[in-house]
Amino acid sequence: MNFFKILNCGFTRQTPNPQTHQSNSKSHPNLIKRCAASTHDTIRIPLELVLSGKSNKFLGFTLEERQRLGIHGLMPACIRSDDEQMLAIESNFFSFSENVARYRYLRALRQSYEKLYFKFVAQNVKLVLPIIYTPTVGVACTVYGMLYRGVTGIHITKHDRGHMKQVLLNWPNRSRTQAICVTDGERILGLGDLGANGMGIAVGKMELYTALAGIPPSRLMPVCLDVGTNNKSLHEDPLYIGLRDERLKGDEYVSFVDEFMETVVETFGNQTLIHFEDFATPNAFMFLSRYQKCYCHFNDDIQGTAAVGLGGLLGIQRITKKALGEHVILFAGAGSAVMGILYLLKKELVSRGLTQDEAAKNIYIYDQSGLLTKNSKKIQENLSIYAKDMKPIKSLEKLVDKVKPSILIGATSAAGLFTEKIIRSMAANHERPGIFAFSNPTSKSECTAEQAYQFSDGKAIFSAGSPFPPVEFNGKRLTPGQANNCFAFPGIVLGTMTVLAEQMPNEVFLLAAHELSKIPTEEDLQGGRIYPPVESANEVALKIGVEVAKYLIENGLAKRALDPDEVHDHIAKNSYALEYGSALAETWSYPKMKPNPSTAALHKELQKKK
Ligand SMILES: O=C([O-])CC(=O)C(=O)O
Ligand SMILES: [Mg+2]
Repeated sequence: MNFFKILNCGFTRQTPNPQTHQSNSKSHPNLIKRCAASTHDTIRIPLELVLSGKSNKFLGFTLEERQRLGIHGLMPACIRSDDEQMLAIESNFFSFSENVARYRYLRALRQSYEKLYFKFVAQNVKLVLPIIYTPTVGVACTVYGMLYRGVTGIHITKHDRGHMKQVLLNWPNRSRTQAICVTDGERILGLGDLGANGMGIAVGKMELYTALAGIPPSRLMPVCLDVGTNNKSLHEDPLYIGLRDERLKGDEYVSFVDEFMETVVETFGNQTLIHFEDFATPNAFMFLSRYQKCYCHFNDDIQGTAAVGLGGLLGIQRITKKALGEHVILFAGAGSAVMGILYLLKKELVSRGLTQDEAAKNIYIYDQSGLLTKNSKKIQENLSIYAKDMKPIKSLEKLVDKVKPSILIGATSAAGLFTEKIIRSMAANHERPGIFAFSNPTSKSECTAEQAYQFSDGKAIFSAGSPFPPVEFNGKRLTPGQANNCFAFPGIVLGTMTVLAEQMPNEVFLLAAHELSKIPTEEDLQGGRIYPPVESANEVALKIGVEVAKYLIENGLAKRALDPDEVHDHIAKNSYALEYGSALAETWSYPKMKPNPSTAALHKELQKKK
């Protein structure tokens, strides 16, 4: 380890003349005086900490910092202001025309200059989210082995049974870990089984915790459970980063995940938030119910998407001025998203006084076998109330003609499922038909924004899981909404972590849906927008975070003693600082971390030698 020693600073020899030193934004008239006052300081700081992602200010180190940290000369004379640093990043970003190349650049940026990275993301949400998150992150996961460039999270393989704790403790921020996003990579967006490449999704989700909800990255741990992959092409890919085995299944798989969950709370405490992401649908549901009330956990694809789905439906209710219970809603698909939305929608309708049967009456479900009817084979128990007493209908087009839905929701990964005929039929029957194409990434969308607007003569209230640009139609600019769980999970997680809750009840997802639906203004609604623009996703996260925290406090689920009125300030005070403080102060905060035993021994040894 290369420890940098700053002894007596040596300013007479090392300090360049501040009058002649090149600085773009700062002058240093007091530099020599200030440094002279600390002539007797003895500071030893490992070079890799100074230049590691967290504290590395790149060309923003002041001359004094360069001197005192012993990095003077390791960088050119120019001292960049924050704006100049952002300009440099933006210029690099735009120098790449391909989205995956931009993704690759941003990964490298995060690894070397974490704070600059998050500042850039937070200042350019609209530009950057489609790269570090959906849809590009999905594409990047398909070639993740090629893009791989070092530690981004913890990989736990099936061979780590019995010593998962040691693996978790290898994480550099182990002493601060408060939340984990875990995937086993079996259902990455609509792209299927990508095995250990799924790590990219866990990383992307947690980056939104920071960029949108201000949660410090040092508290976060992305995890990929490598239980193998059944994707044969990955077994044969020489750049694949995971185990080239078939997936664990059955009891072996479940007990592996059980051991992981137990080890997490044993290592980091009961309040550790565990976010499940992109598990195959049956496993996602199984774990959600298996761990109910045992852990502080949620499934984003079921519950996060449900909050955003219901939020959108409430928005349609605001536009159409027709109660949700009176809308005819057709769901295409029976995966995590559809099941989650159905659950939350029913909860909402029942809370309005409808019986379960009344709530289910206008809801139709269509999957690979066609319309769900009372005669359908193998009806899942929780879907039976939606099974209709009708003749089987295999074609979605025929079904739309028959039941005339006012809202059509797709989460099928079947690109193009919403055909021209379907969209025209909806527009013929309804003034403002609601169309949701939840499937991600863009290549899996059930229809495009252009198709939805064109085929509905501009009437559709269209939203999609992936971002679509606005469309010009008959001289009007129509802007689709992004029906993506990024409008729910950052805020829900923020509220839960703020109060150190040990559970995440379903009510917080319902609450998030209502908060989200209140955000669009009347003007937004007039323009057919039921979701806020993605650039205000951080305001959405804060609003939801505050309400979720208050709910948890008021319902006795908070471990942190916090008054509901203090929530907002507490969040603001603890939010990740995008500004660098003094690099000296920043570096000094490192010793607070529990030292890695091997590093501590090495440090001692070096001290002895001095
Ligand atoms: O990641 C996203 O954009 C939304 C999501 O959870 C999924 O599609 O699985
Ligand atoms: Mg997902």
